[in-house]
Amino acid sequence: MTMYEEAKKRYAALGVDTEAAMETLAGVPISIHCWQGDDVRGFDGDPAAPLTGGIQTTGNYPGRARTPEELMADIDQVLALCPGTKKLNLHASYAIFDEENGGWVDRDKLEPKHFKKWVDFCKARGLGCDFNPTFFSHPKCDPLTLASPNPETRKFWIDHGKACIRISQYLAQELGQPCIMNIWTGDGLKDIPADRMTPRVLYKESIDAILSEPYDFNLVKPCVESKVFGIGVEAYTVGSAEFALSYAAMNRDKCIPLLDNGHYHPTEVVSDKIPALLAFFPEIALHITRGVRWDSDHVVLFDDETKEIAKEIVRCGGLDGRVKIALDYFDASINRVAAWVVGTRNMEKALLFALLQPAQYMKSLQDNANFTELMMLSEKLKTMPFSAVWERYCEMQGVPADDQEWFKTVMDYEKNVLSKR
Ligand SMILES: C[C@H](O)[C@H](O)[C@@H](O)C(=O)CO
Ligand SMILES: [Mn+2]
Repeated sequence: MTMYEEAKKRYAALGVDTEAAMETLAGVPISIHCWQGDDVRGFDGDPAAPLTGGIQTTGNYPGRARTPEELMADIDQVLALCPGTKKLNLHASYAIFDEENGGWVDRDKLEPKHFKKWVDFCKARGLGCDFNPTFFSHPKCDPLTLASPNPETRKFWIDHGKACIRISQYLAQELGQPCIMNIWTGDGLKDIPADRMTPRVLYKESIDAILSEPYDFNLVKPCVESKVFGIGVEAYTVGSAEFALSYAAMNRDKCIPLLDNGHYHPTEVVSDKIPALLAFFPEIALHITRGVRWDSDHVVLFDDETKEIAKEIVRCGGLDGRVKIALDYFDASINRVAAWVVGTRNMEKALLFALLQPAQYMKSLQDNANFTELMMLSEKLKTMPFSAVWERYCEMQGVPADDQEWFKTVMDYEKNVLSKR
């Protein structure tokens, strides 16, 4: 008997169908963020300009993608090494300008044609594409954007948001899959504000203005992402949790809330927020990351909270499309392709781990107050032969099952391609 057959039998004894779990997982889209490949620099400005908005990449590992072609080649490596259904997640700053489309334009003037090459890339690989307006790392951050007291600044960024709605609609129509368009700004203040209210009212009005741009809510899913604080904006974040959640709740026909698990106080967990929000919202979106002491955007691991988030997505019926899963981390201190692969595979692993649990039976234990058995079973599941199912899943998906095998491919790519950049 193979290791997988043995594992299948042991899971079946708990009432878990490993084949069904793998089939379900294979159809769940995970949105892979393009910004891991180039340290969130994008292609629409000075590549040496600092990253602003309270986010930071640290490290200078060789091999950063410097052009769209390099970034696409790196993404191809990631796609080949990760199982499951993938989507691409682009930021507006990754617009591709060339002679054919008229060259560089500023962010308020972006058009679908600036993303045609990305559409071609996605079509050739059968990918959907999500999108993000880029409200940071730009001379027109004063440093605020949508919440700026300056009407000209706000207009520029509202026009950028509207342009992104049109681009998102184009991506969805071209690729035949909804486009999740996430609105996040780093707007905030370093020190104690004199006025906390006006920036929030302005932010609300600016998002209202962006969402007044016509779009089909079945195709374009605008999100509002909150945050607790960023570097340089420690005292006050305009788009706080209460702000973003209230905005989404009051505009349920137009947008959905997005939770990034790096964006809360360290003892708060997004896993617990998922069922709370699904009790009210038909759809929610997630940014899966790993914050170490702050929103540090470390590579996603197969750790307790990632597993718990996956468990809640599965148990709350989130895999039917109600929960939109995207990755959001950026590490420049290690091989960037490996970072991408580790995090993406770990999200898949966490979902498979969750799908291999006898959820209905565990629920019945809770409902019958049989907490002793529930604890025993939860602990038993931790040492079930999960790796044999994971390896079978990778084989079925045509990607390396053994981590050392994909790692060798990445090291060869580093030697032959990345180290020559
Ligand atoms: C680059 C992303 O838009 C960004 O990471 C945002 O989603 C965020 O999480 C900022 O902390
Ligand atoms: Mn995020």
